[in-house]
Amino acid sequence: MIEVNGLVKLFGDRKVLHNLNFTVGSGRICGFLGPNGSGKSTTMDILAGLLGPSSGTAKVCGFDVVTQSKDVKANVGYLPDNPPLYKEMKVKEFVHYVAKLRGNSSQDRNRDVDWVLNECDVADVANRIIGNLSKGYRQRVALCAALVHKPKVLILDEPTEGLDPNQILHIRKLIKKLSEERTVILSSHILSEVQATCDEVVIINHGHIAAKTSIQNNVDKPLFYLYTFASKADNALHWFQQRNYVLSAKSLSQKNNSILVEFGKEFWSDNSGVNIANVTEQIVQQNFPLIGIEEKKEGLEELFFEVIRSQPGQHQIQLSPSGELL
Ligand SMILES: Nc1ncnc2c1ncn2[C@@H]1O[C@H](COP(=O)(O)OP(=O)(O)OP(=O)(O)O)[C@@H](O)[C@H]1O
Repeated sequence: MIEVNGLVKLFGDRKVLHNLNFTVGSGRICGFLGPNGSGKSTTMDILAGLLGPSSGTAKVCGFDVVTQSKDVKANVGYLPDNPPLYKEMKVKEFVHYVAKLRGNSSQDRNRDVDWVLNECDVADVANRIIGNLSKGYRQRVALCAALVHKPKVLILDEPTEGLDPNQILHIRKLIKKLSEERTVILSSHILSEVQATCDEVVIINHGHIAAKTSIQNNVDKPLFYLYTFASKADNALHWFQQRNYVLSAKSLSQKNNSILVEFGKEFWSDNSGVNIANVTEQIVQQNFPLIGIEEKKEGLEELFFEVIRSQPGQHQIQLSPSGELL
């Protein structure tokens, strides 16, 4: 649905996007993460057909953003960083106006406007002046404007920026609902937001892609188990160190009788013959006085800081070799 190949953007002689490559499959929600100034909005502007790349290609729904920008715009709904709203207009009047500009046919326009007002939960304020609405409502009106022509792809630049937790939850649910029939790419600084909303994530740092991963398949998996024993755990430590599916096992000096065990990738595969259930059974058979197992997950936050700390362009973590995203 979205295909980016070797995308480069220069502003004057300053290169702000360096050879970006990624794809987002149909019906997926892709989070676009990165520090301030890393190039998220520039990439989104290019994908929306509003800004030309310096080299490389980007296609949306099979249409090239440069040579077929009209088709791209017809298939894309874009919610920019600061969405343009006519604050003195009433909500319904404004969305109607956008529908006309977008070319919705005159016989469908009323129906399309009513549909989008309901879809974005703003029907109750249809006759209110936009400038008098709360920020959360204004953001949903802006979403109406991005959606009224029924695009197949939604591009949302920081859709929850500046909203309170309640409004964030509302927009998050709305994005999930909208994604049932669309491909969505959204940028955000809020890592928990991306983890809760997206299927996959692209992390961009200084204009370079630093990581791409599928969230459900990779980021959420437990990486470590912390085993706690009732008495000295030296023989248990030795036992874990002998297992070929254990990457590392060490005593934790700050936690008495605890061992941190990190498992290899094969531990998680269905056909490796090892899993948490039979490992626990084996430990019990060893008569180690095991009193607790705690799961440690690697979250998006750890991944984000790991890649952001590394040198731009030097390091790319690609956790999804099966490649839905790539
Ligand atoms: N029109 C422009 N002319 C010159 N430089 C620009 C222009 N637009 C963006 N830039 C620069 O390109 C770089 C990437 O900016 P961009 O807005 O894409 O980053 P971002 O990741 O969206 O940042 P933020 O999270 O702060 O919104 C920044 O250094 C910015 O100053």
